[in-house]
Amino acid sequence: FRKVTQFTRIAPSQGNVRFLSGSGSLTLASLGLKSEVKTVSANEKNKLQQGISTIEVPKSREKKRVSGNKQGLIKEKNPVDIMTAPFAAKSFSELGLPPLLVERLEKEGFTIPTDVQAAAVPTVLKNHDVVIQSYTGSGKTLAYLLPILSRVGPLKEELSDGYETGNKIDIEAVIVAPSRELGMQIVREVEKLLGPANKKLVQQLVGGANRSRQEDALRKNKPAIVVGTPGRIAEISAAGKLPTHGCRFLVLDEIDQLLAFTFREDMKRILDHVGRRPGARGGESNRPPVKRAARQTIMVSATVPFSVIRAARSWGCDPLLIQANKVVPIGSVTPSGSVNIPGTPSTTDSSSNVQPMPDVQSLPPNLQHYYTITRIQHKVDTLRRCVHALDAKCVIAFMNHTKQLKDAVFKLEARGMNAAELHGDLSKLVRSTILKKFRNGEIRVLLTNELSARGLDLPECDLVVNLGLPTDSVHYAHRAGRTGRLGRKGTVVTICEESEVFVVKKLQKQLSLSIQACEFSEGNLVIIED
Ligand SMILES: Nc1ncnc2c1ncn2[C@@H]1O[C@H](COP(=O)(O)OP(=O)(O)OP(=O)(O)O)[C@@H](O)[C@H]1O
Repeated sequence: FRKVTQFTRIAPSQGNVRFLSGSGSLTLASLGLKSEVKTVSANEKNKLQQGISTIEVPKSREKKRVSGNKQGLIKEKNPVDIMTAPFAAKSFSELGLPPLLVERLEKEGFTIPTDVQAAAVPTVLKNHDVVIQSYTGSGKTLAYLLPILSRVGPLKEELSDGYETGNKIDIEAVIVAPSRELGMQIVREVEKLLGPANKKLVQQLVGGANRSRQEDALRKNKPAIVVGTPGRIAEISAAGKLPTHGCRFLVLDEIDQLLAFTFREDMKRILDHVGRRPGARGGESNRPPVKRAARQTIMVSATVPFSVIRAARSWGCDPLLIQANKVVPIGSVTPSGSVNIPGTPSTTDSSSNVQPMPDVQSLPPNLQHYYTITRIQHKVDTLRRCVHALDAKCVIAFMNHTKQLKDAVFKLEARGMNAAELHGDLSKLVRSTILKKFRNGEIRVLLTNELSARGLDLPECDLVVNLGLPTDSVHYAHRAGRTGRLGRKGTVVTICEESEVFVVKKLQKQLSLSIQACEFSEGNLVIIED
């Protein structure tokens, strides 16, 4: 049977909010939000699907406590506080952010926190080491930037408890990202919030750019926040030109990728030197909460395999796993992704599970997934017909080999479709020019490789196409996540050969998705029903 598709939105079952606590002695309300579950109405459920929450929180909240010694090197860790209610707030000020920061957010058009922001901000403000996991495009960047800017820079809260930031020449926050593009994107986000007058408080340290210029800027501007790629940060740190011993925040964005073997040496250097004095160590998950080195470690990704949980346990101090509607101690997460709740019998009941780590919660709810079968030599032409059929304006197409990109661009351009290639062999300047053109709509199809799969925020992207199959479900999730950002609609089409269909079926199963077979015929997307 064949029928012309009607694009309908798949309604995700998101309103069902659970919360799990990991210890009998935990208190619920001390993160400053309410501790009861509110039933989510249909209207609210719709908004939740948009990534925006409207669930009420009480006006009163516990005052934040941060204490420290004169150098600001030791922070007292609050007892682990776990809430049993959805983390949701109507406004940023309800999350305990300082008024100046809330004002800046409003100026930039950010008025309502997303679920993950509502969950993460109060928790990070309480000094917890955290792993933040939420689907692509759900606003994880602000989820960690806001608590940092509440403590660092001109928008920070005036604390009356005598907390001092210590050695003023020390950098106060280091943010590590696996690619230059993502690093630059984070820098732009920080600059936007700091405002034009304070742009110099953030400094990019990405590879591919002139290192001595970066070192000069560090010396001259004494930034409070640096954002960079592991190699460049480690390089400048090893040269003794990055004063980070007194650093208070270490953010590892796309943490599962930062754990890759290629980054091992650089990450070791960063973890050993950022916010660490000789002799200071992070704690194990079952350590009693005691005074510790100042660095707060924040790890972030849409996909959190168990290797991240293990890393968080060894690098952090009693870390918590934050997901959109729940917070659990990392110590209670098992390799299968389930959560052990002390005092309860172990069960296979799905209600006691945190969703399997890597995949299920990593995709936005409002994506349509399709696959189509074609011969390898017709893939690019199928891509062109797919773009026309869906009338897509801003398309990212992934291929697995850099060499294929140029040829595909040539074929598309020859048929009158604006296209460009983006990959790591291009210079930094060329890459940023291409991205700028893509953002402006001058390029309709961006042909790229895995470089662009992580973290890139191109909100206008309405179609992702896999011309080469992703290696696994994690890669599929990150690629797919370039569209459908923050509640927008998006379509993902995988163009494969007959012999590759089994891989699509496997991805479908692993991700608990429906990936429908389709064809592009006479300018239409035609769904083929199994
Ligand atoms: N509270 C908010 N209100 C409106 N827009 C927001 C809000 N928070 C974030 N955004 C916007 O949503 C988009 C996606 O945010 P962000 O890039 O942080 O997502 P992410 O979860 O980190 O995605 P990925 O996993 O792909 O890295 C950005 O354009 C960002 O500016």
